[in-house]
Amino acid sequence: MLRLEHLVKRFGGLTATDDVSLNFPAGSLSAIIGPNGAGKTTLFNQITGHLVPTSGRIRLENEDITGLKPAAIVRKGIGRAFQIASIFPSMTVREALAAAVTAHRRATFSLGSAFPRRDIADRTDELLGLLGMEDVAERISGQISHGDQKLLDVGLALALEPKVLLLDEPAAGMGPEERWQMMATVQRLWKSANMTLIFIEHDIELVFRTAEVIHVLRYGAVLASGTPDEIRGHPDVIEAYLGRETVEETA
Ligand SMILES: Nc1ncnc2c1ncn2[C@@H]1O[C@H](COP(=O)(O)OP(=O)(O)OP(=O)(O)O)[C@@H](O)[C@H]1O
Repeated sequence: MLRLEHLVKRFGGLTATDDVSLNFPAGSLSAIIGPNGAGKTTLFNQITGHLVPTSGRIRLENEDITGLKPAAIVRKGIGRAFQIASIFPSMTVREALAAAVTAHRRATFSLGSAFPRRDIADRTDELLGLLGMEDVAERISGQISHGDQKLLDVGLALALEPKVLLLDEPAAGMGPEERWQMMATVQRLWKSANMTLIFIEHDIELVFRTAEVIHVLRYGAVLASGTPDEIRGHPDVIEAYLGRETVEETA
């Protein structure tokens, strides 16, 4: 589905992405972890076209999308949740989602052709249900909790019906209980939308319990890739990133 081939990104003398080759199969749920500065966000920025790789290729369903502009990459089917719920502070949650659904329908329907209003309302209801946000649907976006704003960000990205969805620390800034809820929702969305999902997350326990496959980055390079069990027991990861105590604690 999505393939990174020998991706390199340099900022002056710093190699932020160091020969990264990764495959994200259709329908998979993958996590990218690594210490601060490991190059996780830089990797996402190249996939979405916000940064152009120094070398290497990015392929979506075998099509080379390296160097395309962000808007073109969104049209190809790669979505990303940005912190944009706050851009619509005076809209209700329902209105914000409906606006995103409308924008997507406009972009995908041929110019000038009508699209049924009913359709938009139905799709908006469906998204509210998937997100579990029915009870805050009529609340003003700018006034809902931080966790709900992050969820709305995910919903706005989902409204574009991406084939691949990228989430950069979806549970950041939340309390422990809310973090688990957020990841449970992410898992549910992934299952129901039949998409390829890739998320960055610092909380190793959340990653172990949520992802099917984990890719560990260090100094811009892939240190290890594997299932949660494989990563838990991977000597290089234990040594370099997790620390023996952490693994024993969480095993
Ligand atoms: N636009 C830029 N110009 C110069 N250096 C950059 C730029 N963006 C990122 N870097 C550097 O590249 C390296 C990787 O940064 P990146 O933000 O991708 O790491 P990260 O793994 O996402 O970190 P964090 O977990 O702290 O978000 C860092 O050393 C960072 O300072």
